[in-house]
Amino acid sequence: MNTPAIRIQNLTKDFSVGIRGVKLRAVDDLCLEVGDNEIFGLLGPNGSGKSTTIKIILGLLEASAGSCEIYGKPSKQVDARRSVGFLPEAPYFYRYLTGRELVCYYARICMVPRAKIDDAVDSVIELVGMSEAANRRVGTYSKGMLQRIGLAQSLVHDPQLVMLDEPTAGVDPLGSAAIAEIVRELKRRGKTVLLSSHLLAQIEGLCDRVAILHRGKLVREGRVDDLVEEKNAESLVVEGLSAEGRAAVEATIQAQGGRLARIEKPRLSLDAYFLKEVHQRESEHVAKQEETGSQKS
Ligand SMILES: Nc1ncnc2c1ncn2[C@@H]1O[C@H](COP(=O)(O)OP(=O)(O)OP(=O)(O)O)[C@@H](O)[C@H]1O
Repeated sequence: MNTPAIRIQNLTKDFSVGIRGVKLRAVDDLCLEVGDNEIFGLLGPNGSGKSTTIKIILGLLEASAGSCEIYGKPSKQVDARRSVGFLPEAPYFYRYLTGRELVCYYARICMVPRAKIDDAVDSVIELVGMSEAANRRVGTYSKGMLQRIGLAQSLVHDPQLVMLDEPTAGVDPLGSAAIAEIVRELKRRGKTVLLSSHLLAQIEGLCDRVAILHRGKLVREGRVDDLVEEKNAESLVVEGLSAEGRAAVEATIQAQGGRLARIEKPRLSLDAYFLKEVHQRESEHVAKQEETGSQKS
């Protein structure tokens, strides 16, 4: 079996808060494994310990107890973290640099060889779809563009493991779908992605496995389909059935010892509906512009 990308064993983190130094347990005896080339979602409500866990993996915080390994090496060792990219929850970027200058700056910090910097920067800027805006100042970027350029900085040294803390927070559904597509592309390129989120609809179709945290403890872990499917039920989606036909189907179900639990209209998620509508309008808009352009010429 491959060495897991991340192995967390009995991880606990206590903070001292207030002037009396009251103990607050942010992560509580957490055990987790993230496999190589997996997209893994760390889910949980605000304050459930997601960011603290990520910061401990990255060596930005020290654990009170337990251990954490990256590809078999203790994550405390700098060497273990060389091939890790990180997008923080609320990244602060120097606003007067252009997107390209910013990514170049991080490439130098991550010790990308001088001769390779230009190619590395161009390639990640293209991957995140920021080529057109790369020469604009970061201070003029929208939230979605900031997240994309943040992704680019986390990928510029071609890390094997990428950790994204709330990558879609504050980004509209179109921007979130674009970020999800970049994450899928990273998986296709053989990378491992750990992302945290409380925006479940946006990452439902993205993660191979998820872990749900609550007050620092692991509540559930597994493949998304295994967690959410109703184990004892199946649904049939039927079109064009008359009232008599439906009565006959119901009678057959009963005769076969089944029970018709509910009848409902299949629904798209609001996210999927929104994307469908916006993409349709967008293609109509582009088609109209092309038509006007060809009429003028
Ligand atoms: N530096 C700190 N000092 C004291 N308490 C902290 C510190 N960092 C986090 N905490 C507390 O630890 C708990 C877990 O916080 P954490 O930021 O890990 O949660 P989270 O799941 O990432 O939340 P969110 O979704 O809001 O980002 C919270 O109660 C938080 O207030």
